[in-house]
Amino acid sequence: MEVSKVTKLGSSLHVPSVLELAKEKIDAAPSRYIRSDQVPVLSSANPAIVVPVIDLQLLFDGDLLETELNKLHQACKEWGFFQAATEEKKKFGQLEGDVEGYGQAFVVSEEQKLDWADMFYMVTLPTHLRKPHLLPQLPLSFRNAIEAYSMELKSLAMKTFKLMAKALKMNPEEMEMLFEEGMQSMRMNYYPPYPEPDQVIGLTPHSDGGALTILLQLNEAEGLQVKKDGIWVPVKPLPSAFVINIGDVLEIVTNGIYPSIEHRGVVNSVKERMSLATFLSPNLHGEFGPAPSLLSSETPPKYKRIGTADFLKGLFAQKLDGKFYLQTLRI
Ligand SMILES: O=C(O)CCC(=O)C(=O)O
Ligand SMILES: [Fe+2]
Repeated sequence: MEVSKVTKLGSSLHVPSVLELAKEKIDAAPSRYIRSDQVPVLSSANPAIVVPVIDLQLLFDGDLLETELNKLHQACKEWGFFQAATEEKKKFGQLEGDVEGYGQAFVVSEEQKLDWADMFYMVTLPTHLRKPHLLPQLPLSFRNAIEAYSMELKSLAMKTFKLMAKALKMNPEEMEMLFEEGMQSMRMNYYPPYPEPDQVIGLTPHSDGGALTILLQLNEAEGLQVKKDGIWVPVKPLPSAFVINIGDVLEIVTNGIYPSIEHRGVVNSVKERMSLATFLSPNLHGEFGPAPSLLSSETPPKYKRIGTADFLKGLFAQKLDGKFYLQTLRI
């Protein structure tokens, strides 16, 4: 199988960076972001007093913009400190036809509602699937941290898969075959604040497409909500705790015994929020379906078998919509 073809998991329409939108002094987000049926009533009050953000890259590049230099000058005079942003992230923007990089995922039509967030998505394992222009090009200390984190999370995931196989009385080799050479990807989510948080959604309700997700909430801002018995339950960020959730692949592999869970991200009125989700999926070159050791004449398969690459391409080809995608694989 040709790696370059397989590893382009799909694309997402280009939409503006939400961070950039949020930095503009706009009264209301473009209508593509407004989720309420009501006509939005937006407060004209300043949503937040924010420490100025200075684009140092523009200045370093000698692309000396009078206004940017003036912003630096004002920030130094009025605040005494500022946040140094560089346009570094532009180097990591999504390339045509690929969902990896800095941008958005799951945008498939100009009409659909958009999420009030930016994300950076990349495949981290197996190493030969890493896009040469992404992880290997990150600033060294960040890259080292991601690489170490990736290895630790692989080991945590494998231990978790094995425990689950034991609990399910499933043949542990079936888990190992699926995930030992599995694909690992990471999605960093950045949710800028929005003055009327109920009007927008940070991340549309969805279940995760992988088998297992290990989520790190990077700051204290609340935002993750899990749907339990029809209501949204907030997950309080705990210092040094991961949130682990079942994804669609594991629902299929366990033949529905472990359901994937619908969740969403909401935004805060004044605080930004950041999270890092690590997704564990089966070997990209293999296929999966309900584990044979869990099937019998009394418990026939509830889901079809499917190739992992086809499954992921199908996932990225649609907008997020609760557990809709999984339903398409039911027998
Ligand atoms: O930001 C969060 O807490 C949720 C992230 C998430 O659900 C995802 O990236 O799939
Ligand atoms: Fe998720």
